[in-house]
Amino acid sequence: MIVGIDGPSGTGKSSTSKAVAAKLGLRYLDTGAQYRAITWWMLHNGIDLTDPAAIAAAAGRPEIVSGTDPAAPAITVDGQDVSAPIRGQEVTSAVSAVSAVPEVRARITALQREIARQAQGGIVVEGRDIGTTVLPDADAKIFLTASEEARAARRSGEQGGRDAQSLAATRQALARRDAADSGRKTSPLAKAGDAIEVDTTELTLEQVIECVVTLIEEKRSR
Ligand SMILES: Nc1ncnc2c1ncn2[C@@H]1O[C@H](COP(=O)(O)OP(=O)(O)O)[C@@H](O)[C@H]1O
Ligand SMILES: Nc1ccn([C@H]2C[C@H](O)[C@@H](COP(=O)(O)OP(=O)(O)O)O2)c(=O)n1
Repeated sequence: MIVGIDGPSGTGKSSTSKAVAAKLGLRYLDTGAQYRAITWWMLHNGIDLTDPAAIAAAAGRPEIVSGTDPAAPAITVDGQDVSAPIRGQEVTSAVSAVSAVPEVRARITALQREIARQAQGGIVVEGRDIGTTVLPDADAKIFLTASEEARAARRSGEQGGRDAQSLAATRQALARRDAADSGRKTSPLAKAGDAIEVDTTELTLEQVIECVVTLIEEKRSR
């Protein structure tokens, strides 16, 4: 059972995918963490992120290893645990530019397909282009959406900034990243034709998990 869950930032992909994988006994892969990890490495190694040719030339250098246990997601770059620094502001602001470079996508996509191929019993893979590009033959494809307002409120809440100013700044940064991810040439953020769309704006996380589990079980029983 291969499940692809795509959608923009703050729609609930990570929380839903982890919970669904744990409930159904599947492995779990956060592909956003891989793009964040390669971005962290580029920043750490002084690669000029305004120069796509420099990013492309360095794309093959870092060794990225992802754990697939939904209860303990792990990611290392050249043996170093980067799960905390990849969530920082510096990486978040740079990740869209790095992940738009075709050589970066080719490298990370190959890694993702290999992890999915090796996953015993199946896997939930979450990202932006899983249903369209990485695993077009996935058994179940889900596309999560939510209003920009709801997504910004969720992200802002996570960062502890619930005042109007930080909410507005979060919303602006989120909209900018969505536009970059949807507008890039190579495998942009998009809903696959055969994906099932779930609008999570008015749903609790538990309701979304329940809905996705039901959709997967329907596919499984066919
Ligand atoms: N349906 C929901 N209702 C309210 N909050 C949610 C919902 N789904 C996720 N969240 C919260 O929103 C934040 C972002 O969720 P996350 O799973 O990281 O989204 P994504 O992976 O799509 O960026 C988290 O703090 C999560 O707990
Ligand atoms: N399959 C993917 C996953 C993520 N990316 C890129 C684009 C996203 O802005 C960044 C970060 O993704 P991530 O899922 O960690 O972002 P959020 O936590 O949802 O804000 O990586 C991608 O290009 N393709």
